[in-house]
Amino acid sequence: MTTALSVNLNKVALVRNTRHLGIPSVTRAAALCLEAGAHGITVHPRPDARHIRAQDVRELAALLKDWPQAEFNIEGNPFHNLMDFVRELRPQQVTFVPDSEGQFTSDHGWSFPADAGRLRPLIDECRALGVRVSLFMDADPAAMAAARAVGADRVELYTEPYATDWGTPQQAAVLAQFAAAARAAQAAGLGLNAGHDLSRRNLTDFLRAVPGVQEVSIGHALIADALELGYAATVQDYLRCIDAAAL
Ligand SMILES: CC(=O)[C@@H](O)[C@H](O)COP(=O)(O)O
Ligand SMILES: NCC(=O)COP(=O)(O)O
Repeated sequence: MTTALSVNLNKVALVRNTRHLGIPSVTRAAALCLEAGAHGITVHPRPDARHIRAQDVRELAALLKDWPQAEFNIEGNPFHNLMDFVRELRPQQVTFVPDSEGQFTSDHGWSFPADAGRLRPLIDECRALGVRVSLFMDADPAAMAAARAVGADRVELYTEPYATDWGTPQQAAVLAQFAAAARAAQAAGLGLNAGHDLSRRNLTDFLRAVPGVQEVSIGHALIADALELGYAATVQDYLRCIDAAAL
């Protein structure tokens, strides 16, 4: 099993929104990344539309119809605007993220049992629509059974704590924590995604240490790299980082 690369295009939209010129194009970025071998596209249409807007989501859904092997992953808080996109567009995957409306960026996962009751009906609705549900989670092995019990198909491990400790004496310990969370998720019958602050520098070490990661969604660092290298060369470099983990 190889790990799928889903490119998050939030930051392309962020730059686009600073002028009324429509460039850089979010859909062109998606097409170039997919042509270069990316396995999917991720967006996080926040309620304040600071970057990805509703029109972007609709245009990407239309584009991805030409890429039947690729997956569309829409992230967001299901108690804000996310469910409207799920009902209208039925992406292959939705990732529930417990962000508040004005939050600077995603910085934590769901809490169980506190969030279970209100999440369950929305998870049930997504699955009835044929949409895979992933829950954004901290790397806590003890929380994985509860994530499965509420009906999630997968969890996405929030990897900022790993990225922060990468290259420090704490790297081995934080990777052990993520590996334990991964094994607990798999033991509970969950699929496994990962994301936030992953980069060309830290991706291979993560995938070597954490078993069975099915998808990484990467945006900020990848788009920063693409400003230097271009989308195609950057995507191919990230795919090499994924392949290197299997060597
Ligand atoms: C959930 C997560 O970690 C990211 O996918 C999120 O999309 C980052 O949001 P910003 O790009 O707005 O920082
Ligand atoms: N779910 C993580 C994601 O989509 C992108 O996060 P980042 O690479 O922008 O930190």
